[in-house]
Amino acid sequence: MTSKEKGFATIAIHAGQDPDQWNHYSVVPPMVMSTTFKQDSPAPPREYVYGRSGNPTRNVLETCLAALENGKHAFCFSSGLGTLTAIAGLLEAGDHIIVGDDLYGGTNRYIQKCSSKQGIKYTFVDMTDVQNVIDAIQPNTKMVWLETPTNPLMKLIDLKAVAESLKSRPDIIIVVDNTFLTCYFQKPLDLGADIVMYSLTKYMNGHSDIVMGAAITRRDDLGERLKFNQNAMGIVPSPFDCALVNRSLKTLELRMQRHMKSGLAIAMFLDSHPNVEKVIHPLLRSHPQYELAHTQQTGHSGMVSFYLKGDSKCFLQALKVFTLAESLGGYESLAELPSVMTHASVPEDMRAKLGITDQLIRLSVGLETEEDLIADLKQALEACQ
Ligand SMILES: C=C(NCc1c(COP(=O)(O)O)cnc(C)c1O)C(=O)O
Repeated sequence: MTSKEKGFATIAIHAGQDPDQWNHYSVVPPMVMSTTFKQDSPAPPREYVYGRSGNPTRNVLETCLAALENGKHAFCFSSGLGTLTAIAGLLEAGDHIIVGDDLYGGTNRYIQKCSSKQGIKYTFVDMTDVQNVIDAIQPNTKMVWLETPTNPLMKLIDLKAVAESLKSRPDIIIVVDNTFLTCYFQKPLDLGADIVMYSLTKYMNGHSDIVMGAAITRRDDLGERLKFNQNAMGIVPSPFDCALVNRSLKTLELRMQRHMKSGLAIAMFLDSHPNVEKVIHPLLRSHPQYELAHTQQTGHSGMVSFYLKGDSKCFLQALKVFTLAESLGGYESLAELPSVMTHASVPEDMRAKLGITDQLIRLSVGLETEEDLIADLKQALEACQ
């Protein structure tokens, strides 16, 4: 069953869930907590041997994720950054990676403070101009890593153009972090990516009650190496968390539709408010890549960023329905100040060059009643002129 054969919601509900897989035929996949599995002889091993190497509940989730992505192989890890660690483990000392200049602060920190210590060289570039990617290619370049839309500035990267620009270098692995949109609004593998990765912590789980990540690919060679890293590095999630994410995928379509509706309504409200300098949302005509948003994506999530004219600390502390907190993609609406919260680890000169200032607010618009969310923003804007 792939998304070419069935609708998105049907795949999310049925792919990997076949009750015939187990002899008790439970319709809801069982949560297998066992860390070890009985063998009928010392060798060869049965399908499952040890929890880190494979788990039936994790396999159900990985099968569902691969189907939703039009992928072939999916691997779950203990967090989004754990997924980054496993993917970076495909590189060797002396390799070079081209990285989008605007991305999650923790990803920036890993590239600058962790993988660099293992001899991985890096170049940050503004990938909204694909020529910058081409100009950054070196003989030892082995990976391109990007988000689109980017966190928190919502820059869009033309994935087909990036893939086309790298056609002459099939040795370069293109990795797309699709956390902000999920496979419901964007399918990077269909657009030329070799690996799509997620912080499942966010929209894919959508309930702010697990930390997890995933990588999905169509390539057997990368699949084999990612599976090896998943086991050898030991960065695996618990069966309990896998069961929670598998449950959440069943409502992903409904949740993303609601996040988009409320997020766009809030972006339009903010766009008309006198205390707001500028709103960044890919579906607003003012977005510099508005056209690309309508060809590369089939919608946008609840992520909205904007520059406030007034006191940002006052505004954030005046909110009553939005919660001042890091993370995104849950049913609860969150608001944060990237400059000192999620992107505090981005070097100050990079933040300044990107425009991640103390006036930039990032919202994750949740599933609350839209009118309540707009009223909350309105009262906070007026309380902090
Ligand atoms: C916690 C936040 N981001 C985590 C994140 C990560 C890291 O995922 P973790 O599950 O938090 O390890 C990767 N990619 C993107 C685009 C992300 O936004 C945040 O932006 O509030």
